[in-house]
Amino acid sequence: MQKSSCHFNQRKGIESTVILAVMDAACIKSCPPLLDYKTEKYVLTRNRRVGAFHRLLHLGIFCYTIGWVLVVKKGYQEIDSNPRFSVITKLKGVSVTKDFRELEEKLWDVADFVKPSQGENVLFLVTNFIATPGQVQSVCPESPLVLDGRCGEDLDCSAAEAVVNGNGIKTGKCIRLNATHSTCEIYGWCPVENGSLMSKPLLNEAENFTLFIKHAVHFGKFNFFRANTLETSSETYFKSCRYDPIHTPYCPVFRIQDIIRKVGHSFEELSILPERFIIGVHTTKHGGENECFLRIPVGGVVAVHIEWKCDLDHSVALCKPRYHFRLQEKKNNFRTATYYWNKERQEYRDLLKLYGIRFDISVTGEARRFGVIPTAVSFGTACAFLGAATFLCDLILLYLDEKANFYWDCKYEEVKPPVNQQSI
Ligand SMILES: Nc1ncnc2c1ncn2[C@@H]1O[C@H](COP(=O)(O)OP(=O)(O)OP(=O)(O)O)[C@@H](O)[C@H]1O
Repeated sequence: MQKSSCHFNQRKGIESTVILAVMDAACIKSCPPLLDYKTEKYVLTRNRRVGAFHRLLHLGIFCYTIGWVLVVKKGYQEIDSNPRFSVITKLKGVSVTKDFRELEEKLWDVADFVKPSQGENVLFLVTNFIATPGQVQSVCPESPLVLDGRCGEDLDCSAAEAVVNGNGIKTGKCIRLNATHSTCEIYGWCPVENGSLMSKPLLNEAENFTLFIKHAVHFGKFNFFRANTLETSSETYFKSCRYDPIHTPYCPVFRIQDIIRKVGHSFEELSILPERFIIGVHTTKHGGENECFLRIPVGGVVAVHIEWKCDLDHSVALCKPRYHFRLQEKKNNFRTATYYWNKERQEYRDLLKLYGIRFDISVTGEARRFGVIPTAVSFGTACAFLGAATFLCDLILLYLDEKANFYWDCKYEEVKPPVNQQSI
């Protein structure tokens, strides 16, 4: 019953198809099957549930395409997210500290506290140091802080063996330092580093130093160039300005203290380890034992990330750099030495273990501009989704609906050609 009603509704379509078939009969006789043309059959149903679901899918696809693809993700624009960039840095400031050799005041300027001094995108600002001046190659006891340099007798110090975590080669002797400590004698740069430190950052003034980060980005796809410095003829602008995202976005000069604050720490925290670090055990008058502690400057690594987001369909003035600061590491130090010779041509060196803050500067960017291809792709995707919506509704109609068999018979009709054409 259902089937016949369906065929009744489709009769007009079938009749016209039959007429067309008769009209083409002459051609069908002479044309090979390769030239057959198959067309889809459309069945209009009055199924409200599937109809409503279909419209809902259309609405969803419309909202997704307009709202998300075009407005939020700007799917009509071409993107260049791989700009070329160059970074030049410069630190400025002056600090006074005790000279570690003559114990007089010593002035530190950029050439002393910035390593390396070339102004690259990675720079190290010295905030504290352990100095071991006047070292000469000879024999001396290993530091008691070096665990594998400690000994009880000569047998513990195998001659010619290196103190792996220490400062030289063992000579074979065990030297008594005091009532509680003995260490192996070594051949190396003597005296060895003893690790004595000031409880305040030696370069305390470093927090007021200023960091100048000059950089430029070039988006090759759009041949678009941008720099983070104001184009000014004033010779004093950068000397006096400080970065502010609203008022002075093109003044890339930052106070070190402000950067450290932005990463959620204080300058002192990064220059001195507030935690206690055991360097030994001290016996009290009453027979008890107290641990001896040292405050250790730790330094750190601060990542400075500069981000450009430029929409070239809008005013270029809106394309500004954004700076992000993050503390990557809470410990950073390295050793360096300066060498010199006395009148007798004996070689000496001043060893410095430098603690400080390393700044790792990186630049990323993304520029966008209207493009025909991404626009076509976005609309093509929307059309594909519309097709998928129809396919999904077909599946529901033909497999899940309670009248699925009826719709199936209506959609897939086996058409037999008239008897006189069957042999064609
Ligand atoms: N860390 C900084 N803090 C403040 N101003 C800075 C800093 N670094 C550079 N400047 C200033 O920015 C401007 C551009 O610096 P640039 O290095 O290109 O020129 P310069 O004349 O060689 O700088 P200078 O001789 O003053 O070091 C200069 O006016 C410079 O004084």
